[in-house]
Amino acid sequence: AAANHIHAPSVNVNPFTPDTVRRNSEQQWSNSCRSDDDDDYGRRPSRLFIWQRRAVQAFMLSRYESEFLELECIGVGEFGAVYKCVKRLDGCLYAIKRSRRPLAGSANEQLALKEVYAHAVLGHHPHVVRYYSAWAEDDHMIIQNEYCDGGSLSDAIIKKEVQGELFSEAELKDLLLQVSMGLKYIHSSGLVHLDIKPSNIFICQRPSTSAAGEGESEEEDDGSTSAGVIYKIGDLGHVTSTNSPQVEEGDSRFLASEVLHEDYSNLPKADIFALGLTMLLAAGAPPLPQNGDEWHSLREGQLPKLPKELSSPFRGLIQLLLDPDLMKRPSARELCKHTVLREERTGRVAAQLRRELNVEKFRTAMLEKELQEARQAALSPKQSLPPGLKPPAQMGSLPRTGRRLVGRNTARSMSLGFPGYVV
Ligand SMILES: Nc1ncnc2c1ncn2[C@@H]1O[C@H](COP(=O)(O)OP(=O)(O)OP(=O)(O)O)[C@@H](O)[C@H]1O
Ligand SMILES: [Mg+2]
Repeated sequence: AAANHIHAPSVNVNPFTPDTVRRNSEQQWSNSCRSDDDDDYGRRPSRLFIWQRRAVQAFMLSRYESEFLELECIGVGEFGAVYKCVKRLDGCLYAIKRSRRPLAGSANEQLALKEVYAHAVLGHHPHVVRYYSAWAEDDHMIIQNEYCDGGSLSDAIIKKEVQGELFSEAELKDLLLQVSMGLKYIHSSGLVHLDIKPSNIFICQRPSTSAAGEGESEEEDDGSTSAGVIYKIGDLGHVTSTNSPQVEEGDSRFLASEVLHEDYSNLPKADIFALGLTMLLAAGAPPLPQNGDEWHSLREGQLPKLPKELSSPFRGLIQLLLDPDLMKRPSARELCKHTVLREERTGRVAAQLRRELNVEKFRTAMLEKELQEARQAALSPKQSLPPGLKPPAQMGSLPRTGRRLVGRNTARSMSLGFPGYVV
């Protein structure tokens, strides 16, 4: 309503966002929130400042209301509610988390601050939900994070279940590798997450427009976008430092036994344990127990039955993540290099090299044949050439030597030069 009085756009349109995103987003807010000054929509962003300043003055709007347009509530949790919002100034989507209860003096204040401290220290990583800003308002903590358009892993698991489908083993390995990369980053910053579980792992279906500049830049950590989705660790409300931990136990279903017994000597391995249980759920295991005999047997290394058996190396790896002896659980760093998780990639590279090798062998055989024929012709110059055999100089059908044969060019030269040659 405010926008109508002031005759200025209430949201800018970011010209750098991909068209599809812009169109989708525009549709979502166009009905309810577009100003009546449509001609000027997005063309004169400076007017937004006027709108914002006047709105704040005239209507006592909060920073949240004046800077963001709330589109929908996307989640409710222990901490509070999460809203999908457009930032009026940049036109991009964000997930904004607002604490449920007033904070001052409460234990929740510390929890809310933990999340902000952790985000601020962590900086950017492709497998950690990105943080933009935080502030307090009416005694509530508000945190502005990257919006993940694929929801949480928990949502994805439920969706698969409803559709009667399962993640393939390759997808599960990709998930484990990506989350391990995020954990490796958190752990190498001297922090532990302590609340790893499917509802705290978020999915981006495509590169997020509100996360420009982000990329799979670390050479060791590349290739994770090949499967199409990017997994990111979020909800840093339980993060603490490895060396002087202040442990606020996370979800008991994912709690490692040593943490229950207040052994905080190797907390990164508690994250690994929770990741192991997360993997079981993603592989279709039944819901995890909160306590009782079943809870204990999981911590004694007894895995539940899965709807579809995993290959034995992969199952072995998950078993290792859940090992009662935390020293036997691999670190996040080790997981990132693990052959079971890297084999998909290694396999692709090997197949490519095999193809290149076969092309080279074929080429060598052709040249040897050519050479032999040329020798024969030289030894008996009077003998006429057999029909169909052209003199060597005209053998234009041979592939050019010295042509680059690596990567994508191989496939091209093969399909041009030797159709049907089996590699
Ligand atoms: N960045 C985001 N992008 C998309 N959805 C999000 C994002 N952050 C949170 N959500 C949604 O909000 C829900 C709760 O968010 P979050 O885990 O951060 O809060 P919480 O209050 O600690 O929740 P819980 O107690 O379930 O852990 C998530 O499960 C997810 O559905
Ligand atoms: Mg959560």
